[in-house]
Amino acid sequence: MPDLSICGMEAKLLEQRTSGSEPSKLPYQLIRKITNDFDKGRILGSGGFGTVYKGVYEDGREIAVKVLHNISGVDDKEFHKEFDNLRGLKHPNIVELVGFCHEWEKELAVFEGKQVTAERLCMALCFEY
Ligand SMILES: Nc1ncnc2c1ncn2[C@@H]1O[C@H](COP(=O)(O)OP(=O)(O)OP(=O)(O)O)[C@@H](O)[C@H]1O
Repeated sequence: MPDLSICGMEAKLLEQRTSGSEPSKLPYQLIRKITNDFDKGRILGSGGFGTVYKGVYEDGREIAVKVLHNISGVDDKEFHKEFDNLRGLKHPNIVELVGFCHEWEKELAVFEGKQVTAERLCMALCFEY
C-alpha cells in the first residue's frame, strides 16, 4: 500500500479519536509502520494474548497496539468477542479502543524445501496510550 494512503488513514484515525466515533479499521501496513516494523524497542508489555507496542504517528502522537497474531488460543471468534466487548466501553478509567486490524497477510515461507506463499492472519487492537 502506498505511503500516501497510510498517511490518510493516520489523519482519519486521529480525527475519529477527537470526535469519539467507532474504532477505525486499520491496514496491516499502517500497524507495521507505526510500530516501526514491530520493533522490540517499542514493546510496552505483554499479556496472556499478545504483545503491546507503542505506535507513533508521523506527527508524534502515540497509541498502544496490542498484536494478537501468531498467539495460540486466539482465534477469529475470540478476537471478535474481545472487539465487541471493548468497542462500546467509555469510562475515564478505561483506555479507549481507537482502532483494530484484522487482515490476512501474505508471506514467504519454506515448505518441504520449496519457497511458498503462506497466509497469516494479523489481529491487533489499538488503544489510547
Ligand atoms: N493502552 C496502553 N498504554 C500503555 N501501555 C499499555 C497499554 N495497554 C497495555 N499496556 C502495557 O502492556 C502490558 C500488557 O498489556 P495487556 O493488555 O496485554 O495485559 P493483560 O491485561 O495482562 O492482557 P491479557 O488480557 O491479554 O491477558 C501492560 O501491563 C502495560 O504495561
